[in-house]
Amino acid sequence: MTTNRVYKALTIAGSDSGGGAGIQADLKTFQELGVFGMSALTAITAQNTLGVQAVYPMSTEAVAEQLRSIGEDIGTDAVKTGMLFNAEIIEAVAAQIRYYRWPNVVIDPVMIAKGGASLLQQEAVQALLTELLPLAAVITPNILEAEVLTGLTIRSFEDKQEAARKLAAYGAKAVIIKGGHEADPVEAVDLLYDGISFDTFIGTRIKTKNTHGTGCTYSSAIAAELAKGSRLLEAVQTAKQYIQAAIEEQLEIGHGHGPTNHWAYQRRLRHQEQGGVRTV
Ligand SMILES: Nc1ncnc2c1ncn2[C@@H]1O[C@H](COP(=O)(O)OP(=O)(O)O)[C@@H](O)[C@H]1O
Ligand SMILES: Cc1ncc(COP(=O)(O)O)c(N)n1
Repeated sequence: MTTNRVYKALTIAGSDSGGGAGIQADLKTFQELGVFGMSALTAITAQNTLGVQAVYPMSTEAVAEQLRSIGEDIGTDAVKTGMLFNAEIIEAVAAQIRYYRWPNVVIDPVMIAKGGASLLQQEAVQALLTELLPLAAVITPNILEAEVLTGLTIRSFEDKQEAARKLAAYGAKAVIIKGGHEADPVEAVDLLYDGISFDTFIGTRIKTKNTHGTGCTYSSAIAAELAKGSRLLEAVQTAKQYIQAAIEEQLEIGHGHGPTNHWAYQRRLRHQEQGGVRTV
């Protein structure tokens, strides 16, 4: 009997009852990219495509206990963090990642939901910088999150480069400043800094309101690929293709900002294998 190696990824994030963002988006992404998904909940949100109606943070002990359960038995090949809500949870998460020496830590510094609800307390920003960044294989802020984390105002390409350098100085091995919120009507460009050089990942900008969970999906795709052993550059390339397909083949669900489509990426790969000409 042969047993195939199973690659594992863990999301430490909040629950989105509407299924579009948070751990729901993360686990769907892990599944589609062929890794075994695990989760530790940091908060429960009552949420749909219209916004966040309520936030119920977990106790720090409940978060730590979930991580211990995974660490003592199963282990993981990659970790992705999303909504962490407060400084105590951040400290507990950082302590467990250090204790179990988990590899491939992808930090998505989730701060506010697209509807404006706060998913990270302001006083937790410092803990994120000093506790989590030194553990990060990569951190994936959008422009606003990069501004809050660095104190810079980001307008130009050079501003993005400066912000990336500043975040790397906290100890993150790599930084991706995402361009989803920029005004460019043609492209959505993400900037990767690996501590030495810069790379850009360019997607075609899709005119859509259905971008709920894009950041969660993207960072989870990076974590899944790192779990399987990809180098960061390849992992980001695949994640960019995954998110592009997931936004392009948008799902009309709910009355507000609809979710990403997790079936789209594999469907495209199958189409290409069958000789189709469609490319991302
Ligand atoms: N309208 C869009 N068209 C194409 N790609 C997009 C669009 N919006 C976001 N993206 C891409 O989705 C990923 C997540 O980015 P972003 O939406 O900025 O994150 P967040 O959800 O954290 O705000 C990035 O790769 C970004 O370039
Ligand atoms: C529980 C939870 N986590 C994260 C987000 C951010 O979502 P997005 O990926 O759209 O920035 C969210 N709305 N809810």
